[in-house]
Amino acid sequence: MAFFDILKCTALYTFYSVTFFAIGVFSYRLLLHPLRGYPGPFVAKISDAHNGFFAINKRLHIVTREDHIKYGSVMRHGPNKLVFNTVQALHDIYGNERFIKSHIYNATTQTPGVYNTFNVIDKDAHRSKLKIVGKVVNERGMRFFEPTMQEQINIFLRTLGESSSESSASPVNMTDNIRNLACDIIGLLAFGYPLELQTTATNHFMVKGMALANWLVNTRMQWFRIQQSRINDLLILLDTGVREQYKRLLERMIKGRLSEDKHIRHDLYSIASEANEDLANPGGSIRLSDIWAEAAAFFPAGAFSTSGALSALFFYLVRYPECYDRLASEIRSTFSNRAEIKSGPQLSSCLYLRACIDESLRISPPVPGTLWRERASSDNDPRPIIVEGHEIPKGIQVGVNSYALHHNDAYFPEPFRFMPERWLPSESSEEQRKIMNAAFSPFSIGYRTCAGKSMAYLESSLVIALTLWYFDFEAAPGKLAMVGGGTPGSLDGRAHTNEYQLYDTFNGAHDGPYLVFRPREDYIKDFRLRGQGSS
Ligand code: HEM
Repeated sequence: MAFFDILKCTALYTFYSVTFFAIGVFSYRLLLHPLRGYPGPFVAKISDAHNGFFAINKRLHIVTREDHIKYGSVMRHGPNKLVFNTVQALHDIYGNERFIKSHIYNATTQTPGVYNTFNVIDKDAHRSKLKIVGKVVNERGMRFFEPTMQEQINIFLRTLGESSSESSASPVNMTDNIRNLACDIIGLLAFGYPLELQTTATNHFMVKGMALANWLVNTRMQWFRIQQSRINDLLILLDTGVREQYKRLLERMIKGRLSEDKHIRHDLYSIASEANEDLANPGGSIRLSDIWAEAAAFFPAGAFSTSGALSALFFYLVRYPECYDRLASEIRSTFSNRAEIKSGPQLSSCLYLRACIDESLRISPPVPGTLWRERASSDNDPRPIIVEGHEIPKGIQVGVNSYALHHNDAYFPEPFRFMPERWLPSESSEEQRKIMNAAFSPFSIGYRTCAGKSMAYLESSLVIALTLWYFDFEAAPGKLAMVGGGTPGSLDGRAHTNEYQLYDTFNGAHDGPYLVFRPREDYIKDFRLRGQGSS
């Protein structure tokens, strides 16, 4: 037999084998699988390629909502995945400790076997990690860290001041400025390291690199087969350059921190070291690699989410001038000078500010996707696990999509309208607020809820209150004013012009809004422009 005949024969044999195998698998998934009776998109029933494809084009949150409208509040969104769109399911899933994070979170580890609080699956390991991280970012931790956060916000305000001049103001892309601020804050919280993204361009590559990494990681999570295949090696090539640069930067941060006294400042390293020294602490053998894995995870978890929340809120404030006016008036009448704008009873009394933050987190949740959970393979409890009346067998992943739930009009009437007043006791009935509070889940709920929630609220409140204290602002003129919103007539689910658009990469990516700033009198008094000395 000639060489080419053998080759042809092998190719045909492989083709038929693969085709028969695929037909076998797809038929099983359609006809015999335990989830065969559930409605859902045809491709999703036979392959994770459905979610993988929409993760690649960053629209999975929108498609999930649209699919719920077509298929109902429980649907099959992958061969082994059920996604729900009700409050009952939210609490049945995330409130039940027998559900653990799905194995797909393994796609987010940088080094095999080294986990952080976000991606660790084992419950005991999670508990000991959370003990440490919790101390860094909880309310008490924030009392130590707030002065550092305030210093960084001052730099942010100065940058806004420099963008404005009496005659003409240059438009500021809030996504860039806020992301730089949020990363600078996290660099100091995690490593005590001044990244100085707000003032110099040297480390800007890390923001781009992390955005790319978020997208790749989310694609691997949603289409886990990629993670297990050779395609993954090709994907890794895409971000190798930036990854190397980022690794070197992390090494610099770590070396710098190790050369200092452990307790020189309140950051992750000092708190983890303290826990290590505490012999009574059962988690007292924390490896250095664990601490740095934790610190590195703070950037996507802490900086990218907070930047999404704040960029969205600036967008809604200029799109809804009546809300802007009401919030500006609340801030300017609550405080009598800049020094009063800090955590405490005065800031907490700004109910409209909190309502604006929550309403923005509702319409544009910074983590807009489905947070997959499953039964642990070691769960031998004979009692069934029920989600809204559906028994969930082992091997099935379940979840609720926060974007879809936050736009479910059974819980939030007029879901695409920014209406902070819906959260105010004086303007919305107790019954309606009870319904909304049960469905509101931008930080998720239950034992794996966001560890940095207090920090997120503090940072968001300070940034918005201080910006309104020092500036008036509005949308940039011309076409720039459109950046961030939907496009009328768009057929890809992005037609809502007044909705801040998120691009689902686990932490939603985003752009804009472009704003112009006019300093108020206090700005001129409190800040001297750089070059004339700092305030
Ligand atoms: C508006 C801002 C934020 C939002 C919307 C947000 C949202 C979330 C969500 C939805 C989760 C659950 C993820 C999952 O189940 O896979 C989470 C977890 C987490 N977040 Fe945040 N987050 C924000 C800010 C922060 C900040 C500032 C930090 C502090 C560094 C932080 C640290 C964490 C950590 C460590 C976890 C893992 C917690 C665990 O599994 O026990 N987050 N966050």
